Amino acid sequence: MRMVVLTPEEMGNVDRAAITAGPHDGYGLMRNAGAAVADLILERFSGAAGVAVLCGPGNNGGDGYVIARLLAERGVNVRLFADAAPQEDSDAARAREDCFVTPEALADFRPETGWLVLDALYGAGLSKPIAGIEAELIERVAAAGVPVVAVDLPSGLSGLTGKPLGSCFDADLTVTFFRKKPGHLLMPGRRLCGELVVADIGIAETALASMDIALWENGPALWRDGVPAVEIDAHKYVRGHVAVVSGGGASTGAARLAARGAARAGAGAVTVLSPANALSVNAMHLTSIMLRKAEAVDELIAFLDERKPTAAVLGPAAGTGERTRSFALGFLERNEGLKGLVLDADAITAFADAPDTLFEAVRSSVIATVLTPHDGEFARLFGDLAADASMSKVERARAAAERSGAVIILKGADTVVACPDGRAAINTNGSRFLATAGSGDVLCGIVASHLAQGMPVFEAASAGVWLHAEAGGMFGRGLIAEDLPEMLPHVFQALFPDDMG
Ligand SMILES: NC(=O)C1=CN([C@@H]2O[C@H](COP(=O)(O)OP(=O)(O)OC[C@H]3O[C@@H](n4cnc5c(N)ncnc54)[C@H](OP(=O)(O)O)[C@@H]3O)[C@@H](O)[C@H]2O)[C@@H](O)CC1
Ligand SMILES: Nc1ncnc2c1ncn2[C@@H]1O[C@H](COP(=O)(O)OP(=O)(O)O)[C@@H](O)[C@H]1O
Ligand SMILES: [K+]
Repeated sequence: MRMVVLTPEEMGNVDRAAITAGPHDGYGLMRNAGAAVADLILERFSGAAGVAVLCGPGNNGGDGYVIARLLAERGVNVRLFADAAPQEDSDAARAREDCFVTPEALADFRPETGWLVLDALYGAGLSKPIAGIEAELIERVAAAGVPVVAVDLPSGLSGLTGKPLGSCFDADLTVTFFRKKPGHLLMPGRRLCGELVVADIGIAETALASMDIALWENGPALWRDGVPAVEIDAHKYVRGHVAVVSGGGASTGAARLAARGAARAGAGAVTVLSPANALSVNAMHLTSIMLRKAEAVDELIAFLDERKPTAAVLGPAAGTGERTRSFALGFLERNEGLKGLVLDADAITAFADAPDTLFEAVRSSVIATVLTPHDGEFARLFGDLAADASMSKVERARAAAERSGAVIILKGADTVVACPDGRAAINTNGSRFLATAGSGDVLCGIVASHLAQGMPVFEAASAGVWLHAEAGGMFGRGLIAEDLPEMLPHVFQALFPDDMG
């Protein structure tokens, strides 16, 4: 349950419930939070000439007063800068009373070389863009290039969306409490946090028991148990059969990348469905992967009747015309055999003028459907959601999943997987080297492979995204899409060390 992600609002509920349940009152939690940050600073920045603590008016500032006191008690050179005093009788007011370091005006703060800045201006309570002297301080700190440790969130960053509201600190280290928030994981928040540490402040795990958890950081704990075992008496078709639709003669590589990804991810059989004019080029490049002609939808139906694939990929370089639209609807009308369908790239764009046609077909289909748009493709199907700057990437993906009836993999450096039932996962193991042509095609194949093997759709999508990212990260610089399927055995070996032989 460590990978549960809480919105700032949910975290507020957890704080209140924890205070009611005891043993720590609000000030007790604040002291624990401050102690966790102070310990980390002593551990990581022992060589700093001093620490400049910037405190805001709320509880984030309260944490700052605790940290300033603890560091000063330990002999660290501390200067404290704060303007507005906390509200009377608040936990933050108590923390300020207990802090013997005399506050100076924020306007008097100048970053000093060798010093660390502790940002305790705003955290979960950020309600408007940071302006005035505080915005100036943020600029001064950025210009000076001094290290910044942020309490809970870099001030200015929305804990919900991961987007800055106006000026925002760019931290080297952010210490948050109990659980991560979406703003720590979504871009650009993930970058602005620097290293993220989650500190235990004495809130019991049971605080989560009564909550309706719907958001996680993607990782094996979320889906590992759902990855199908390969039984001792397995044969290739019980391991799933994936069909991948190829484009025309000059656009065949994308389908082969998806097919290779599907095969390496464990499907027992993979077939490329090719138009007539691409048969010979596909034949020249396929070995263990099968090939079949499927020029028009009647040939697709004949193939589905005869060969009964369990999942399919449609879209990578498939073309945005009638063939792709009719294939998508042809797949979705199946009511036996086929369990999963991944629609990507051209299969998304092909419905740009008629998204409701696609959504109605998905919603009335028994097949688990996954859409894998990058931001540009997302905007073609969900223009209003893409244009709504107030929504977080998680909220956008969830709304799109609910509207379309499909699981949405909204790709990028912070890929979000969202299910129509509201479950969502944010992926964080992505590698920048995945930004290479064809890498999304391999992802489609990996996801389809898990669907073909009978994995539930949210888990299949989340597993596919994580495995794909892990493969990219393990390869590193020099990666091209062709390398991704070939890295999967190494990723699996690390994940399932008992699966050798
Ligand atoms: N027990 C707990 O709950 C624990 C909480 N903990 C800590 O508490 C933090 C949350 O504290 P918080 O709720 O007091 O919010 P915080 O971020 O300090 O700001 C609120 C104040 O700032 C003001 N304000 C906001 N934006 C502004 C702006 N741009 N410019 C100017 N003013 C602005 C806002 O004004 P208002 O919106 O009311 O107008 C209000 O006065 C959390 O991040 C963690 O660090 C830990 O100690 C662990 C236990
Ligand atoms: N900077 C990045 N960090 C992590 N993952 C990335 C990054 N850039 C791209 N990716 C991943 O690489 C893949 C690219 O897919 P896509 O945009 O469809 O490219 P293509 O169409 O060329 O295959 C997606 O899975 C995306 O999440
Ligand atoms: K902060």
